[in-house]
Amino acid sequence: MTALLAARLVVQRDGFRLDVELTVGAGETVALLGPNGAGKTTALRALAGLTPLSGGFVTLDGRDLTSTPPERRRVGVVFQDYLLFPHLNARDNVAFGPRRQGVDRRGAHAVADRWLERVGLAGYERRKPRDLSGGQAQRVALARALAVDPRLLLLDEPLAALDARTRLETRAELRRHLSAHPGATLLVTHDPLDALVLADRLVVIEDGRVVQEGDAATIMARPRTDYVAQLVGLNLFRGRGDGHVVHLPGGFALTATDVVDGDAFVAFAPAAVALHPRRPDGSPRNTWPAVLTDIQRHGDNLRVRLDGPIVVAADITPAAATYLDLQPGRELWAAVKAGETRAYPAS
Ligand SMILES: Nc1ncnc2c1ncn2[C@@H]1O[C@H](COP(=O)(O)OP(=O)(O)OP(=O)(O)O)[C@@H](O)[C@H]1O
Repeated sequence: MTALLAARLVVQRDGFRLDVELTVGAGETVALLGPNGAGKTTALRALAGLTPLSGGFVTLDGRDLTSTPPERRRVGVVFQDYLLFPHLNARDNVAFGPRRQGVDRRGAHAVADRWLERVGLAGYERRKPRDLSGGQAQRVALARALAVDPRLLLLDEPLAALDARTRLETRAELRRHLSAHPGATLLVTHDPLDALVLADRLVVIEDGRVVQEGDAATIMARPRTDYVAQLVGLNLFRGRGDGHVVHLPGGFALTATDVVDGDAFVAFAPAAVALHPRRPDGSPRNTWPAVLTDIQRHGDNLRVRLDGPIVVAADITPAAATYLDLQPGRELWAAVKAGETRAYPAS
């Protein structure tokens, strides 16, 4: 795919430096993920022209936009908190971009009404933002961003302000709009589900740098940082591979069915950890004494945290929790089958 957007974004601030390269193809949606303060919003604002670059460049459709002002970038933005103009009705909010691009009032209203209809809000043209629900306001914000016919659509946590149910519906709707959008889309999100449902490719940034990128399946199978591992819900360790065994810094070792030599990651899902009241018989590999430190609800199951030679998360059923008499401080044995751990090169 030829890149519609190609950028290197360098933003230098006191105590923080963003330096990331991004490419997004026509029709492609890329999710930018990362922990708080990683620089996601800064990257998005730099692409929109709202935050000046200290270095690097932005090209869209082969044109250098680095010194083009925001209103001349053909970029549509949906901010985290919608930022609709409170004093304008839905139609005028959506018509704002086309008006600024020089379309006359009547023409801009026609564009606005068409977009409001497309996002399912025909009949809401005269409503003010305060008379819209969160989900409706989000749709107006999306219509407003798309009404400028953007080559680049930027979405900053577009579903964050919605309650769980509205979020589910709006996510599905947004997916339809994104797949119909011929331009490039960059989506900033904290939520791995948004990324999985909405994006073709993920770029993970931490502390202003790209730490991992690729399709969701690859990233989920082979996380490379603690943040990514937590995002995909895996226990992740780094050590030295020696055949099937990965030796961890504290002296503990994990056995996998994969073979890896040298600097290596080893990962397993919380659901792969089995807990026993006593040392289990049979295979001594991947078995260790552990102390339970925390219990949280996790969907229908419980997620527990275990201290020991390695700190891990384990998922167990409520029935097993009762049987094992789980409470903080409880001493147990943990086990993971070699077949359920994955080992892969770290460098
Ligand atoms: N206007 C600003 N002036 C100075 N520093 C800022 C400004 N905005 C953000 N920062 C700092 O820049 C860094 C990156 O912030 P940014 O908002 O881009 O992160 P983020 O990944 O979007 O975080 P979050 O997920 O919390 O929104 C942080 O250290 C933040 O404190």
